[in-house]
Amino acid sequence: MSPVLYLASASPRRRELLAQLELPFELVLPQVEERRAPHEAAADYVRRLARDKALAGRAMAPRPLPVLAGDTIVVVDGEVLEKPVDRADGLAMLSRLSGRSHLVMTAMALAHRGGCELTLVTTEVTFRALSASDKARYWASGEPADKAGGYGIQGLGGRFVSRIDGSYSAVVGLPLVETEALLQRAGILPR
Ligand SMILES: Cc1cn([C@H]2C[C@H](O)[C@@H](COP(=O)(O)OP(=O)(O)OP(=O)(O)O)O2)c(=O)[nH]c1=O
Repeated sequence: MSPVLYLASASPRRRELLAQLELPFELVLPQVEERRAPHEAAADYVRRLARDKALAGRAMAPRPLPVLAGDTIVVVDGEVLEKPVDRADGLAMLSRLSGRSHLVMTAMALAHRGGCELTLVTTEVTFRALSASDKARYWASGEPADKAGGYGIQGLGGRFVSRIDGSYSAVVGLPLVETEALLQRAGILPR
């Protein structure tokens, strides 16, 4: 089937989630710098990155189709935790998350018809207390390295999650209900 949409993402998780919406899509892989501006609020930052990815994707898309992109960040005490840069950073992130709640923000942007529509989904995730060996073994698994906040709820990190209040698919990287609604509003999916 010919594609109706591009997904501007290198994330296999976003690809798998979008496939659950059952529409034919292809990938574009724009390079967007992810750096928070001083004093930029977390919600503004995640929205800006999603928009930058969608617009950069549209600029390189081979056909004039809508382009969907997303970004996920973890926020604790107003501080943004992105992907850990090394082991020490990864362990420090897990310590920050241990025994308490944090927010996961995922923004999705759809560039189409000369504009860009955005949706932001915030989910509260609670971790049980983590021991030093929980953290060391989890880092050694390799799973945290490419994930915002240094964990994956869909993988080994799921064992740390005692509670989730909001959208599970948003925490993984693409909120299914809100993305479907975005695509419906744009006339890309039937209502
Ligand atoms: C909190 C959490 C994050 N993540 C992932 C989702 C995202 O892929 C990643 C956050 O990084 P992002 O910068 O949002 O995305 P990405 O660089 O992986 O992919 P792209 O920009 O090409 O679309 O962390 C999980 O997989 N599980 C989780 O529980």
